[in-house]
Amino acid sequence: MTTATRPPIRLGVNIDHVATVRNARGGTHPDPVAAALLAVQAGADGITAHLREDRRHIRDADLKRLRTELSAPLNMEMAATDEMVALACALVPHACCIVPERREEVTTEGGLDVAGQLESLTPRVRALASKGIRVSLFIDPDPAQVEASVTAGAQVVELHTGAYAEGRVGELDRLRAAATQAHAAGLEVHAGHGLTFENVGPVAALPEIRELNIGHFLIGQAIFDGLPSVIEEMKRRIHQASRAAS
Ligand SMILES: CC(=O)[C@@H](O)[C@H](O)COP(=O)(O)O
Ligand SMILES: NCC(=O)COP(=O)(O)O
Repeated sequence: MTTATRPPIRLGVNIDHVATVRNARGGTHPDPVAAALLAVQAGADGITAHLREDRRHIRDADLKRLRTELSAPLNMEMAATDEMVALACALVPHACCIVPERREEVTTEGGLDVAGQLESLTPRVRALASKGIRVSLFIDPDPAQVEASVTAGAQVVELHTGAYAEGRVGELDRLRAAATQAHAAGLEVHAGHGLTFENVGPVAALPEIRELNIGHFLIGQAIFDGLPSVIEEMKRRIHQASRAAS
């Protein structure tokens, strides 16, 4: 893809961990919705919020407020359960990203096993899409999972960058191959998890990437630099890497 054909990569800011801090004291501060509005003012192209089944950070009421107060696209991350599909169909966010979830995990440890759950996932993808929701599947950069995502009827795949962020050898090559395969199959390609100022460049340089979703690092770094400043710096780094690679 050349500079002429490549649109700027969108930055989705994940605000889950504003809610983590709020929930630590059981009150209302800091407010994740206020953080989302500030993030958009600072240049975020969208907001991502993960409604975990155990509600450990984002809560149902946060999503409802985001849906009404936010002008930017809302990407709801959720597990592939009947409860979550019903909630999403009632809320109708711009996009839903289906992620794997385990109660005991500290964070999302791997991608969704789309190939192994095609029978149960496909009707859920269809139910969300029938409401006009853009459906994304959060997968490992694995050829079988990309292929299954097409079969499941997803419009988007988000490639899990956690193993890359941990420095696992060969992961950038796997991301590159999966992005190429997904794009060639007609899927829009997103990526995220564990991305930071230091490691975002090579992922942003992959020509098929259209959106990066970043949360934990941005919210943590905002303690030192302020949320607007970290969002501006992250966008600068993403666009610099993407331009340099075009
Ligand atoms: C799916 C994903 O990568 C994010 O939603 C991330 O998981 C949010 O943070 P936690 O994993 O800590 O809930
Ligand atoms: N889907 C990935 C995401 O939303 C953010 O992950 P992280 O930056 O909080 O690790």
